[in-house]
Amino acid sequence: MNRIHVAVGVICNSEGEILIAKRADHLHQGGLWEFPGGKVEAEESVVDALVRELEEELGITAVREACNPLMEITHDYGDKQVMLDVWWVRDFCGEPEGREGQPLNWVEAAQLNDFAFPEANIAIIEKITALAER
Ligand SMILES: Nc1nc2c([nH]c(=O)n2[C@H]2C[C@H](O)[C@@H](COP(=O)(O)OP(=O)(O)OP(=O)(O)O)O2)c(=O)[nH]1
Ligand SMILES: [Mg+2]
Repeated sequence: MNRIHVAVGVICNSEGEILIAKRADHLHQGGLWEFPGGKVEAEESVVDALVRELEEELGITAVREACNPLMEITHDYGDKQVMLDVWWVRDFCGEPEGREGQPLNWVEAAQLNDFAFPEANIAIIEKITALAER
């Protein structure tokens, strides 16, 4: 099976809010909100991919020491199989901007349920919400 390995960042700011971005309509799972990230390239580590994607998509530099694994999710969309390698990003340099024209939004953990995400994200949001409630 051809499964796509994706590095995904749950980026938190000093207020404890989380950054979400809207996927362009023409993309796979388009029109839905996501945590920024993208495909891990051959010969690339997940953290390298995470740092590169956040630079490309948002113009920020994630602090590597502040990146920690949260969870891995495999999901079959039928047309595409993905493995989301989800990381906390608790510190970064720069101010995020939608470099690919994508709308951005800082939201509290409890607000995540108000946004439409791809199906694979349900487990991520459950986990973030549970951790935030403790
Ligand atoms: N980045 C991201 N991708 C997600 C999430 N949830 C989810 O199912 N996906 C899926 C959608 C896509 O099939 C795949 C990630 O692809 P992507 O479009 O971000 O990849 P990329 O940035 O490398 O884009 P490209 O250069 O190939 O256009 O993972 C999520 O929260 N964030
Ligand atoms: Mg992407």
